[in-house]
Amino acid sequence: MTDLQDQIEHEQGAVDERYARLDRLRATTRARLSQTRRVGPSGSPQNRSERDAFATLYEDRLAQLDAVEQRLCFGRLDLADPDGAGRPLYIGRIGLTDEDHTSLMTDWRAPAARPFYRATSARPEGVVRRRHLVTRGRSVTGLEDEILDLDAYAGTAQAVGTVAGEGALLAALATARTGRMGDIVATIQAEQDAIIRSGLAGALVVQGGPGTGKTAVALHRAAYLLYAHRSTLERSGVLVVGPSRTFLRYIDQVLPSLGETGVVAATVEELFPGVTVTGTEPDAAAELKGRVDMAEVLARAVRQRQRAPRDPVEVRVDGRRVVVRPADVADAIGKARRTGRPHNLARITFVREMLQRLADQYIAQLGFAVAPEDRAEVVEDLRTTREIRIALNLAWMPLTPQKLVGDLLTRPARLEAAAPRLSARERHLLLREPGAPWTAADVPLLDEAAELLGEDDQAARAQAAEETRRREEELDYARQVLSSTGAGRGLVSAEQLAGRFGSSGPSLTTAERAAADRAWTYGHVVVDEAQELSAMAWRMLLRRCPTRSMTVVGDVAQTSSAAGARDWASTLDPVLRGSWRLAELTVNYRTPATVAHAAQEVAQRAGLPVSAQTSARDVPAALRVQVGDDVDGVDGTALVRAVEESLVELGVLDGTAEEGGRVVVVAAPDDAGAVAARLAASSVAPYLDARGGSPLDARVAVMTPRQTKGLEFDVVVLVEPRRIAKDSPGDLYVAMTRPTRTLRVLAGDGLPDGFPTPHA
Ligand SMILES: Nc1ncnc2c1ncn2[C@@H]1O[C@H](COP(=O)(O)OP(=O)(O)OP(=O)(O)O)[C@@H](O)[C@H]1O
Repeated sequence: MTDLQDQIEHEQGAVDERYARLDRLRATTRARLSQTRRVGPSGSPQNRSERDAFATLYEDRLAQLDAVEQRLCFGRLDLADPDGAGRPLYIGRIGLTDEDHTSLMTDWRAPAARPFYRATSARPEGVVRRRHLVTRGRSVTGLEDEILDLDAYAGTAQAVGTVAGEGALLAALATARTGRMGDIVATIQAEQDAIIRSGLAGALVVQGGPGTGKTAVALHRAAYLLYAHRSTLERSGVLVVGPSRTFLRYIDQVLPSLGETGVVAATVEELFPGVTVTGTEPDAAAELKGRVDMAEVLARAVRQRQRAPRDPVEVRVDGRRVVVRPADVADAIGKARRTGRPHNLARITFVREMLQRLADQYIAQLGFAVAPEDRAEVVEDLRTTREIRIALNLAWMPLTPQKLVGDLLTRPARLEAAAPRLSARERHLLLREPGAPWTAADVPLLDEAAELLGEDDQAARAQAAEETRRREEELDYARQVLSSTGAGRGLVSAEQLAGRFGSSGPSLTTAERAAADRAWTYGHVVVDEAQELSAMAWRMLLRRCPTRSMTVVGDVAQTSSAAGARDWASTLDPVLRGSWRLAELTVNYRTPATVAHAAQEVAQRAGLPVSAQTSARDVPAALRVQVGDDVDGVDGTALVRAVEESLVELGVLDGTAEEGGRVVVVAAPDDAGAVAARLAASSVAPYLDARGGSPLDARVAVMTPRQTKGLEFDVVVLVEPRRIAKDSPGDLYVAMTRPTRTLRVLAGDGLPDGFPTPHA
């Protein structure tokens, strides 16, 4: 038997032991769950609530234990140990201890695991040997050693496997894609790890070219922060913002596989509960709506809803005449504005002030003094008089965000009054038909309006105070339950249990509560593809993150939104007031070097601010370009042939491919429909996403460049790149950098500047 085989066998034993422990934990949790459920629906409401809380927690715990099955244990550190007594440290997805509390496996996020990602031979951090365990299912199939401290290592067993430490990474990069992002926990690189473990406070901006792992790093950082700052973040929640639903679906398995489930994932347009975006609009209109000046436009639109009438309004109440005088209204408006409160809340002051003035008029006519309680009755009579209500509403109408923004965008006079600095052409761009659906760029406007308008929140504030009090009680009670019964020992904390108590059945999780509440403030916000966000969208996000603890990842060369960022400083300085720190990622782990070079060249020629990067690998024949007459348009046979050949190369057509292997055909928005129709009528139709499911699940998808943002595929078939570049060079850069293996280009209309001359 070779040394390598011996070592593999040894590690198999270690890995088996960890899976056995995982299985025992699952069995214990399952047993407790069924025991809890067996208790049945009897008992006091308190007992029922307690039982339901335990049941949901056990369910959550089981889901968490199930999610870490794949590559549970992937690393081992042998530490310099002068006494020779130390045991190696096994690194895995979660921490495991055996029944007598001896550590079996260290969570990858624990400080002790840091050297697995960061130690180098120049700075070994006490590590003699770092070992990557390559596993398939529960079997160890390979090992890879790096010796970091040769002196300490001398005299002990030889290193086995590849010594460079790159095999595990390259194997991960070459794996066929499945339409879902995987985690990178076994192969996080040092520059990525530094970002992942960076402190919680402040905004960390990560700039990096396509494929440098920004999304992966942002998600692993979320998992790390949840681990390192659990008590803070579990209550306030973590929000992950992505560019599209498809993208959020693409990443939705990463955090669960890292043992974290309670994170809210949303697009910006989903962050205003109660509004669904179905409308689209020209880029120029979206760009205008995204400008920070719109905050001022909305503020003015609100002020214009606070207006004294031109003429006095006479009203008869119980036979007496009271007059709503313009001067009184103007005074009351001034007083209400000086409270500095939002419109709907300041309205309370306005109405109170007006009713007092009208009551004075009324009482003056009585000819005698009235007692305070009688005065209150007069005020109430006035308040419920229809004409007075109408007059006061006309002066200061309670408004919803939808009403304010809807009126502003459908009534030319209102828009002109609120936005005098916009040109007539710009205002025309913003106007639309009444009843038109909301667009993505409307959502930050609605959110801004909600802030300016406010809600009569007395009831909400009372409820919040009550919630806090109840939560303290629940926490106390949970502590008592845990200490007196011993239930949930080692599986459930008092915080978790309290979070699940509720007066009627299990209460909502933090994530569920946060997602339903527009005014929720998160403990940390991760923003992916952040370059797309407009100034107004930033204002909206920052409202949800008053601590400014954020991870912002993006690439200013990939911006397609007209309102998006061209450089971080000019976008972020105004909103974060300079208090952000920048980190950069420089290695492209996705795209083969040949393709990455071509994409960078084209992007640079188009004047995009391309970040310097190197590619982790190249792939033979990664770039295949067809130009000229043999490319017979978007609905020709060259297109079908390119897709067919790709499916053959991925082993899909002959059935040798396993789950992985994805092809995307990317065409300009004007061409995508024709491309999809051509493919649907061809031999590759069975592989298309025509059945209404997610495009991520199909072997072959047809997308516009913007739809591919943040995603990746084994093969990209790029149709008429010049037509894509004409709309936006950033879009072409995005499309060219999606493949992990091959970029096929069909260019009947010629190639954009900087494109390498095609190979024969
Ligand atoms: N350390 C790593 N080990 C293994 N795979 C990695 C590593 N870092 C990144 N990758 C892989 O590289 C690919 C690109 O990563 P990711 O999507 O996070 O890049 P990105 O910078 O967000 O790209 P884009 O800007 O194009 O959206 C993914 O498949 C990711 O799993």
